[in-house]
Amino acid sequence: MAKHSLDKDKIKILLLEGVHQSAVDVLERAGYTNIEYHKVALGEEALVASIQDAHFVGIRSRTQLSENILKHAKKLVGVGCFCIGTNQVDLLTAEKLGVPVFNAPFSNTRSVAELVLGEIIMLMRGIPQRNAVAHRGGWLKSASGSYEVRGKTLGVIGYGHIGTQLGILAETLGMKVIFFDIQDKLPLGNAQQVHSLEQLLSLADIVSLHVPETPQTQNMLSKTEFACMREGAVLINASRGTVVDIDALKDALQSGHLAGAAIDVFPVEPKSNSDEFISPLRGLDNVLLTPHVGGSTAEAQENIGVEVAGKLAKYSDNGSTVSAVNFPEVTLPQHSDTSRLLHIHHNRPGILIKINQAFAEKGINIAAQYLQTTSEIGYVVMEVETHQADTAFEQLKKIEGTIRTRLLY
Ligand SMILES: NC(=O)C1=CN([C@@H]2O[C@H](COP(=O)(O)OP(=O)(O)OC[C@H]3O[C@@H](n4cnc5c(N)ncnc54)[C@H](O)[C@@H]3O)[C@@H](O)[C@H]2O)C=CC1
Ligand SMILES: O=C(O)CCC(=O)C(=O)O
Repeated sequence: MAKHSLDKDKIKILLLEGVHQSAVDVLERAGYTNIEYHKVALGEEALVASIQDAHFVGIRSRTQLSENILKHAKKLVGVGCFCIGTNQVDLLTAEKLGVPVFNAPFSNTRSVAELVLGEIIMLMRGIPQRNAVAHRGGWLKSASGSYEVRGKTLGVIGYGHIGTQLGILAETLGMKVIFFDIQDKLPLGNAQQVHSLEQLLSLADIVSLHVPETPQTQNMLSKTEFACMREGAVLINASRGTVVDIDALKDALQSGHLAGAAIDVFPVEPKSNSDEFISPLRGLDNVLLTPHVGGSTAEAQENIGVEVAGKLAKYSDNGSTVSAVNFPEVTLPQHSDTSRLLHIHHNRPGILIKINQAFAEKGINIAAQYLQTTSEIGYVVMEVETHQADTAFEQLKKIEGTIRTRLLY
């Protein structure tokens, strides 16, 4: 009888940044009990120490899985980002090491959209400065600079899951929604796509950013773009801190060109709640500062825990990489009387032929086989008769170009 590459209780799962208990529950129910759980992100040294014998690691947005860290993670089989963004992981290095990365693409979408909707109303009423003055014993009762959102124009930059959800919610308040996206998108409700960032900035009373962190979105809004925004407009950024040039934003706010801002994400964020938050925006009364909590609701965190832990368990159990963000997507129905092997290799011509030749020479019958590739790697999931599984596994290890291979069951 063929054995697992590793018994489940030997598979070490490192969970960081206080991922929800639901993740632990899902993993334990699936038989994975060797879980090292940390409430915070680990510093580099501690991370290296903990990750070097981990088979899976689960993180949120604070932990940077750089090339250096990944290279220390010699046993790593898979990564779970318990969030939407995956910019904190060196995805290409992970792929080349044969490590799929999973995330939760829409479990916190609604939470972000709701927070932004609330911020739109707060900013349009000038609440941040009224609140700040009241805390200092002042009384700013005045209608000056205070507006209904009905009839105002919301400009959404990045019309993906969050941007579309926000657009729908904003329309229910009577707002007009325009959006800018690098792709042509189906406008939901009465939203309208505009074809340049400048056009959006010149038309919107409220600008809200919902793009991922990419080289193209780095400092996407800086001095020139703020100058394009309408006098008295407000900005919301709950995407990534690198998307906005914070010093240029500060100037636009201090000059009075922008009436306010709500910022949830920052170029540099504290590693833990006990570290100091340092930002040029501190002390500006017309700015709502929140500690990267767009997706931090009980509902979102629980759902994310279940979703991402489920994906890790599934990959570990049967090799399914469906919805991995950096990997060929493969899934195969499970058969009861066969053994399953995984083979990840550098994407060079002829590897599948070599596998099939090696199996043929040993008389191994392939019951099912599925290959998918990216430009970097190939991923084959295959099934063989159980009595031939150990021989098949030995053959796979010898194939030139192998990154890693596993015998699952
Ligand atoms: N503050 C928080 O706690 C949270 C922040 N986020 C951030 O929000 C981002 C967006 O999330 P989703 O809407 O789920 O992502 P998504 O992938 O569904 O949508 C992103 C949209 O941005 C567009 N886009 C990409 N580059 C662009 C560019 N240069 N110019 C204009 N449009 C561009 C894409 O075409 C896509 O339509 C995430 O990548 C993440 O960084 C997500 C969840 C929570
Ligand atoms: O809540 C978190 O840890 C990160 C949320 C986030 O930014 C994301 O989902 O991309």
